[in-house]
Amino acid sequence: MITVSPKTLNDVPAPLDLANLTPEQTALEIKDLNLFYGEKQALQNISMKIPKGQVTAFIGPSGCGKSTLLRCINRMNDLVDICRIEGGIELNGEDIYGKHVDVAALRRKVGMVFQRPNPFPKSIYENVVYGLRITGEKNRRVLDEAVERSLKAAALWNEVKDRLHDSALGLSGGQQQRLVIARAIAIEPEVLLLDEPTSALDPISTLTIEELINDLKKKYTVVIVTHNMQQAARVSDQTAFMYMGDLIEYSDTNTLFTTPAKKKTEDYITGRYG
Ligand SMILES: Nc1ncnc2c1ncn2[C@@H]1O[C@H](COP(=O)(O)OP(=O)(O)OP(=O)(O)O)[C@@H](O)[C@H]1O
Repeated sequence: MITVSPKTLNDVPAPLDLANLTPEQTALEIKDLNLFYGEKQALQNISMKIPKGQVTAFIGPSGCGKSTLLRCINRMNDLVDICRIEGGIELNGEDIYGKHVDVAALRRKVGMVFQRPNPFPKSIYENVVYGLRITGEKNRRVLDEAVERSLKAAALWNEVKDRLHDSALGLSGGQQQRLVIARAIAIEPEVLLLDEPTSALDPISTLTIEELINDLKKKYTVVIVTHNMQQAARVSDQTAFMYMGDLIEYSDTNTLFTTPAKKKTEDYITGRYG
């Protein structure tokens, strides 16, 4: 069996009853979701509730639909012409696929960070305030405060506070990824989607981001896609294992990695396929 280092028992709050979360505990509810790219079905009948203020990981072999499911949560798949969705997703009880939903407003509530750090070719400061400027914020004090708050929350402030007006492109890969996280949280989203946020980073930057994820959940609901099972075990409170577009098993992370209920999950976490 793969050696994961689940948190020590003292760190682990009693697991939530994921099938019976109350509306107050639930950030996202995915309801019988089916997704097609043209003729090909990429997600089948996915139903799950994602709790507020926790970290939920999607794991599974390449091509199983993890990123596709993540992208449904802020409607990024709308940008793919051949993509068709059935079923729904509720954010705090509201259908995000409803007819009158403002997708730009949804994406302000549901921020996203990608695999490769993608800062804009602008200063560190301008990267962080980018979303606020789009919403029309001009007050210098408000912008300055947002920069300090967001960079502190992204554990980057101490490293960049003396060069806020330098180009973001001069930062290391790990710093750029924390900058992108600062940019995402500057507009105070409710949910943060992280799509393999450390796969392009070295081990030390990866560790910094993992510690950061642990802090972020105090304020945000975090959903992370990761290829790395040890990472899922380290950072997440619950884990969803997917296989060929199906949600095979979804439970608290310690249970999923130590006593999985399904044979497919066990085979995957023991490295029988991947
Ligand atoms: N834009 C697209 N157009 C057509 N098919 C797509 C598109 N994006 C993904 N797919 C297909 O949907 C399936 C799920 O892909 P997805 O990227 O969600 O998987 P994944 O589990 O995130 O994989 P990986 O870990 O390799 O990133 C795959 O068969 C993929 O080829």
